[in-house]
Amino acid sequence: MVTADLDLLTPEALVWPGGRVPVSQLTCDSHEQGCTDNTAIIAGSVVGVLLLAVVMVITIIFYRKYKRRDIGESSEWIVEDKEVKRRKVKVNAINSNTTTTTSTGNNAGYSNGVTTSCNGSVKKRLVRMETRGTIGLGSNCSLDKSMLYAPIGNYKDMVVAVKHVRWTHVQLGKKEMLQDLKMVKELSHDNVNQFIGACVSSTPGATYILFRYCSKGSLQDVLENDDIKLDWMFKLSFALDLARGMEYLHKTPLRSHGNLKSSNCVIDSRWVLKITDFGAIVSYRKPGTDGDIGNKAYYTSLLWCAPEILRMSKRPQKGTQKGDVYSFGIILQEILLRCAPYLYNNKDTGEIISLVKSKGQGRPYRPVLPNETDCPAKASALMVSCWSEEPEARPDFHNIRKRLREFNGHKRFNIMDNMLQMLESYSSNLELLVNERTEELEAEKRKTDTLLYQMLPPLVAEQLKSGMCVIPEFFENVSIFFSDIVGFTAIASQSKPLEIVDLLNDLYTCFDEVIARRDVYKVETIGDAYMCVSGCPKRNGPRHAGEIANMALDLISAVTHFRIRHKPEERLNLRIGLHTGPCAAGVVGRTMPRYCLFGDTVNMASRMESTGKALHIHMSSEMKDALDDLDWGFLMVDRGFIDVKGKGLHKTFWLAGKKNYKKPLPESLVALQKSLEEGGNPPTPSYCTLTVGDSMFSALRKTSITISNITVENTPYTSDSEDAVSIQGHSSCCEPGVRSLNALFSSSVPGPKRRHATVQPADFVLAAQSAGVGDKGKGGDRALADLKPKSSVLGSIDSNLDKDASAYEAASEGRDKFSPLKQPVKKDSACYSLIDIRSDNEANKTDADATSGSMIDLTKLDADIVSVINCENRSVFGDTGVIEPPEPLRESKVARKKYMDRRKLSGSEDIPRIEIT
Ligand SMILES: Nc1nc2c(ncn2[C@@H]2O[C@H](COP(=O)(O)OP(=O)(O)OP(=O)(O)O)[C@@H](O)[C@H]2O)c(=O)[nH]1
Ligand SMILES: [Mg+2]
Repeated sequence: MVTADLDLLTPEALVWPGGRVPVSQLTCDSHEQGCTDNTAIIAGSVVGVLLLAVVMVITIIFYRKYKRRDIGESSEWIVEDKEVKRRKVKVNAINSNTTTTTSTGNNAGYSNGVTTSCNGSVKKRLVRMETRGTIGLGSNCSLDKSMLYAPIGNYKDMVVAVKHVRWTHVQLGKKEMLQDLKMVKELSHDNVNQFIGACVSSTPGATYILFRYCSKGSLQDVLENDDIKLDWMFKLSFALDLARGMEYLHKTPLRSHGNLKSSNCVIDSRWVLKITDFGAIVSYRKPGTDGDIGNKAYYTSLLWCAPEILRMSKRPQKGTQKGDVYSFGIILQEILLRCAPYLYNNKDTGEIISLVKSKGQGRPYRPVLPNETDCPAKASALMVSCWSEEPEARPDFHNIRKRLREFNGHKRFNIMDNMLQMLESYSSNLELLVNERTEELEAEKRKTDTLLYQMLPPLVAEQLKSGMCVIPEFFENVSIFFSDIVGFTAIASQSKPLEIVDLLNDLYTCFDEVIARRDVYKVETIGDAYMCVSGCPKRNGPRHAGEIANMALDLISAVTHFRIRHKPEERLNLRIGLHTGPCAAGVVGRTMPRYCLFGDTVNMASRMESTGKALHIHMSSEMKDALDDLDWGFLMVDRGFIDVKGKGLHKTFWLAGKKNYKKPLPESLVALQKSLEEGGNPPTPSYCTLTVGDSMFSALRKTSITISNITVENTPYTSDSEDAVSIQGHSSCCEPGVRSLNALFSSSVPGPKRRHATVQPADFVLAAQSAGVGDKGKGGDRALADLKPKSSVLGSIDSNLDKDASAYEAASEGRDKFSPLKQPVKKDSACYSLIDIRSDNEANKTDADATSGSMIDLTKLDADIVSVINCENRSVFGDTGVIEPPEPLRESKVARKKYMDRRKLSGSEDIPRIEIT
């Protein structure tokens, strides 16, 4: 109808503007208004549009090119193959047995690794991988029957895990891939393993990606390693690290992991868990076509896959967030039970996958938890909620993290903190332990030092310890102590060996306690002998004499109440000798080094002991002088002269005590002290015993001189001729200055009836060498008189020297030795004559000098009786060197009484007394 209407319309029928029908063809007259030509405009427009299109195309091309270059170049993920120095590392060598080998070819297959011996853990790992089918699971781990290697490499000073992408070519041109790589590269979190880059190659199998290498292996490796003890704190720390990392990943544009499993959680050197193998490119690490193993591996990788994803025909390349939570639940099972997923289900992997995948009416198929497990209920609940069948029922990682933190009372922690804490407590424990051990060590050291210092002086011990050699030292003045137990041999013979050891041990322990209080050094003990020194090795000025004397008094005091264990009724008779003088000291021997003293002082001190008396402290005049100089109040009694073996006559003293000395002292010393109080008289009756040998005795008896005042005894007082002994006519031969006994008696004792002999004062000791007449001068019967303190005559009379050269020599030697004593002695002491008697028949002459010179001053003898004792068999100069007259006191008293009685009977009132004036 509309068409019909239109057909009726003619141009003329229409009302046209201007009242006329426009012409069908434009005729343009320049003069006519309104006529215009549009051709140029149209052409221009067309050209313009075309130009615009070209520019736009070019811009787009350039933009796209630029954009692509921007994505590619601004990302530093591209790795040149030549920049990677490749190695292989034993996959599960997470402990110290990590070995690496350098690969020869850059992109060579890793299965050609070096075959080395297989250790236990590798075997275990192989078993695990075979049974669980994880070998070659998308990885290029090599399996050369005995050894597994994970490829690693060095790239820009860092160690990287090399992951081969089996896909032959990466479509780098794909925008999403480039974006994904750029984004993955930019990820940065403590619990996300750093993606280093990718090396892209068109060669099949030569494309690989790099992640930072974590030295402790994957979580799977750690969980499987029985050598690593994982406590609850450790496990929780792993779970928390994982939750943290996943929470982060889910917030990034990556949004999800898609392949979360324990082998994709790696542990760094600080025990921090890091999520690895994420990103789109990783999903190209499809399992290869390794036959059965490959399929097995494929199924195994699905153990962590959420059921809803398993059911999808086309699984999303990067998974889903809820799918990741499911995977987390399976990992939590691995961590909490410390076993492979579904271990307690006892089913094949394939079967498990299909059971999980199937959506039945009943409870979904999930890992079975053992009845008895130390897994906390809260953790189990979290795990179960993570693998809920309904994805929506699963918590998100933020929630998971919060719940995990609740397990630890919201305390922030990680393994490092935990380990630091452990380390701290360990180190403080260690400190205590070290202190304890150091103390023990110190104690042991002290013990050895004490032992060492007991054997050697500390100074010397230190020198030896520091490897220095000990140079012998000279000491100008030391005091030496020697002691011996009189009659020890007798005691020993009556005791068992162990009793002797006990006795000596008790005694010397007691002694050691005493000496510890004094500044003395115990040099040694030899059997029952004990030797100490003061002033060496530590010099102590003049104190040494006092220290040693004090110690001697202490010891003699200690011995008075010392009891012998096995002979409690017996007393020990200690005999002490002291001397002071110079000595040298040093260490002798290497294997058993001993600190020894050398020099004559030692000999003299020893002689003082051997020539002393039981329970007496015998000392030299040098010692006495030293004590006098000290003026510490020591009480000393003159003993007179004794013959010191090898040293001749020496004036010696007894140490009787000390002023205000409180400790108990033996009676012998008390008696000595008493004698001092009584004016310094000898403590015992002033006997002078002239000990002669048999031959001398006969010689004396044969002499014409009557020694009426002298008791001549032939032990035991068998002789009754004490008042009729004459030595007159006994020839003598004296060298100048030496007085003969003959001279003495012949000139000083005028006649048999004379009781008073007169001799001139003399300053010499009577000392004569006796060689028995007819003994051929063997010197065996040399006699010696026992010197009583203060007034003694030592007589050693040689009656037949000319017959025997050796006796003569002995006499001369004796005389020479005595010669120093020719010096005038102090006024208050007795005068002595040195008289050498020789029965020299050939030279039967009296030397004028000998007779007129010094004579024995018998008045000073204080001797009531001079007894002449025959001691033929007494070896006075023998080895013992002991001058021990046969206890003259008691017997002499008897003799004296007898004598006096006889005197009385004979009408003589006078006490027989030698008074030579
Ligand atoms: N020490 C260490 N070992 C690693 C690292 N990455 C992988 N591994 C080891 O190599 C084994 C295999 O790892 P991958 O090659 O990633 O294979 P997968 O994780 O089993 O499987 P996909 O990641 O799915 O391909 C792991 O179980 C680890 O023992 C790492 O960064 N450090
Ligand atoms: Mg992996």
